[in-house]
Amino acid sequence: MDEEKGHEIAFVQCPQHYENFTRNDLYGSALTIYQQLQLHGADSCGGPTYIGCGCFHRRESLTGRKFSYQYKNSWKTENDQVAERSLDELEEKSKSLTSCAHEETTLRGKEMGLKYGCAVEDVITGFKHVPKDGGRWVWFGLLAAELWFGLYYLLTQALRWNLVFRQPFPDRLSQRYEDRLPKVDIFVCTADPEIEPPAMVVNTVLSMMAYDYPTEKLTVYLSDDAASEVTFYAMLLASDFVKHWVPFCKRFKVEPTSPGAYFRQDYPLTSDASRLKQLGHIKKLYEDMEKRIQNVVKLGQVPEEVRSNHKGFSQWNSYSSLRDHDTILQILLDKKDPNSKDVEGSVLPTLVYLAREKRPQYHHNFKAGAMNALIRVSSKISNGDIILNVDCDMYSNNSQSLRGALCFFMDEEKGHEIAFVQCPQHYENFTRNDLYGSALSIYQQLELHGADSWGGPMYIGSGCFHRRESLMGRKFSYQYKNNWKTENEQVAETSLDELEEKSKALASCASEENTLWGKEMGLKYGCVVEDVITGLTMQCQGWKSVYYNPQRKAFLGVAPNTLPQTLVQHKRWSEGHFQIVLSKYNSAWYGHGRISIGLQMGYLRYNLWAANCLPTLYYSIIPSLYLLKGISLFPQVSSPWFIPFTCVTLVASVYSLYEFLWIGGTIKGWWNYQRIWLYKKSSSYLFGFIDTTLKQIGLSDLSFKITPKVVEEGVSQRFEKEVMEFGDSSPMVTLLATLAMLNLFCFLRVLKDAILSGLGVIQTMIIQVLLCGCYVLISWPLYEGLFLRKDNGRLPSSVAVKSIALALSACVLFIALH
Ligand SMILES: O=c1ccn([C@@H]2O[C@H](COP(=O)(O)OP(=O)(O)O[C@H]3O[C@H](CO)[C@@H](O)[C@H](O)[C@H]3O)[C@@H](O)[C@H]2O)c(=O)[nH]1
Ligand SMILES: [Mn+2]
Repeated sequence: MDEEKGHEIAFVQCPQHYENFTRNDLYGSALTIYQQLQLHGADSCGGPTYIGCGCFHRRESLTGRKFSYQYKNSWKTENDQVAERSLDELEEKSKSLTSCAHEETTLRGKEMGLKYGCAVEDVITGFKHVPKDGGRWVWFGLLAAELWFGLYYLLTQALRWNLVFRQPFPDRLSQRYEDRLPKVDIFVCTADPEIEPPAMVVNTVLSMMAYDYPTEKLTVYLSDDAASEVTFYAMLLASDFVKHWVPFCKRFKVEPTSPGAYFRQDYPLTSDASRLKQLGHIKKLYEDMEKRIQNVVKLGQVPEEVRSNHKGFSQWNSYSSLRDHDTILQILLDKKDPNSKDVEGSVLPTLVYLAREKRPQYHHNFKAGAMNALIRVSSKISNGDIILNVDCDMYSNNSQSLRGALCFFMDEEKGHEIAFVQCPQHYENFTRNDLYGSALSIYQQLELHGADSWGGPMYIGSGCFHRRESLMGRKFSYQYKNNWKTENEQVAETSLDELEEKSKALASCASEENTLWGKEMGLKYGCVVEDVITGLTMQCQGWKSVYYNPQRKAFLGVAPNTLPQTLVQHKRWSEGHFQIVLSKYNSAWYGHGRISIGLQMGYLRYNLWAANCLPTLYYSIIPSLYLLKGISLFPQVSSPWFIPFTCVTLVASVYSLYEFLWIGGTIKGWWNYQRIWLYKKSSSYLFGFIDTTLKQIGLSDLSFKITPKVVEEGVSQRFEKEVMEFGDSSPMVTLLATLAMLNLFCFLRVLKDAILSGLGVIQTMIIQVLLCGCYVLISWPLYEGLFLRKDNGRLPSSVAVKSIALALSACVLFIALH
């Protein structure tokens, strides 16, 4: 009878207490937890369940009347009906109401009175009476998603707090230290000659050999996880060509030092006849080498007459399969070998080919395994104090960058604190508006500079110079000093063959058994972003790192050039990062007290990539579906909340646009970046999230899908034109197509409503309509790929059928069930 709220109440439930109650309630029959606690809790969310006896009902609600806000208590206080009738008559009449037939073809048991067909008829009946204020729980979901985005936004701010830009002075380095420069070992990793063409690999190797650095202090290692004879053959040819290439580079200060890239670009024309002649000569040599490599690649194997010409090939005699072979190691060029001089008689950098041993019973640990084998093998052969690691596509584009990086390591004051110097990963196949966001500009031009102010950037794989000691697991201490060998002492005594044999043993599977490799030494195993987790532990051990982003880009590689490739790469990354969150290396606690709080946040910003998938999916599906029902989930234009809501969204978007333009992007590039960020969040990260979770409970194995570095003809044309390449019907792309269709349906439906019944519909749900409209707008390339395009890069029609069917069923089901 409460004047304000009483009319809303269908029933008042009292607890059911029992007389036969013993102190310790042997059978739990007092139901204390339910009655003294949970039902009170239920009361705060719309009221307790109806639990049978001890319940006061409003007759009207019990007979099935629905609640409406117009409803008012209006109770009879006199017994009007009964007054006139005789008692007997009344008895008869009432009797008939309990007959079986009376309920036939009525709604009793369905919409009226207590429900039939359920053993807890009381609970089901009660459920009906909770007022249905549309979308309350859904709204909570949105709130949760918004809270997440807000929190995540805070994490991203850590990397924008203070940007550090560094500028080394390599000339001063050579003035002070030229004869005390440390030895440098360069590790190039390759793993699949199909998607990492040998011609590209040797170009990278050649570019590294031509660094402006004392050649006798340089050793280049190629780790070939495919143990491919073709790649070995290419290396053999390169070890010949380099004899011409290095002196040519040094004489004419060639940039970039990758011959392939050098001849591809418009190199400066010269009137110098001798130079022109040499240029023609070296170009011919290069093309010759390239042709020979291509021929063997086409053949798929090395011709017998070539094989018999070099002893190295004999190592393949015992080869049985990709996952089952001996170590193959060949020192192709070495300072002590008189044949290893260049055409002018100068010493060349040492060049080593390595395919570590693989056995089915040993996990090879992907790139981390390759790197650790290289660390061990190189310790025997050259033992350089500085190690540079690049992916096989990342050629050196700046022959000074090695000296630049050394400036940091050799700095008298701070140099000894530095574990690694990371350079950005730039890409050669870059288009103006960066359709796939593959330039990673925001990370590389902004956030990593931000990380540098907090103790240094993450180790992100390719293009990173390491201190060998920190990579080997040494902890930083304040007593530590740089103390570098400048001469090759070890090798002096042994013969080359002996050295090869000894080093081989270090690349065997057994050499890691019962050691700390992969745990405390070298790169960490068990995580697909081995680089990030390794860098994090180094920083937690007290080391600093440096972000070195020289004006002339230090390295250039090949970025993914189709949508599925991009999504797969990001799936791997998000998966690896999420593994870190779930491991003991989670920077929130592992980093606590070891690295600065800004860096902790910075790591979490990446580590939590995958966690964005659920709120994003929620936000891209639910508000749009509710459009179908006409239920508004966001503040109305007239609501005071409308202003902060739109302001936050606008300011965040405008700021991110400003940021993007500031680092040299275009408006269209920003729009593309928003799209790819949305797509990554709703597909790559979701799949990464699921896979990591499955791995965690042991249902799935670690896998490392190598990013393809070749581009087919048609694909590359579309890439240049910035036309999105969908190519295949991967589940990730199908998911994106389904989301796009779903939003399109919802949007069209609202449009239809607006046309038929006026703009009022849109007005009450303006934010929702805009959200859905933006989704449709940003998904435009998907609709084109589904329906408008004819080229090979479009979406297969099977995806169109699937996505339409899925999206339609979702809409229909939603309308039917709600
Ligand atoms: O079993 C393997 C798998 C990969 N690789 C090599 O590892 C490198 C990285 O693979 P890629 O597919 O090119 O990775 P990206 O997508 O470019 O990934 C980035 O992120 C990776 C971590 O996910 C780092 O390992 C990379 O260095 C970094 O460039 C390549 O040179 C591969 O040849 C191996 O040597 N052995
Ligand atoms: Mn790569």
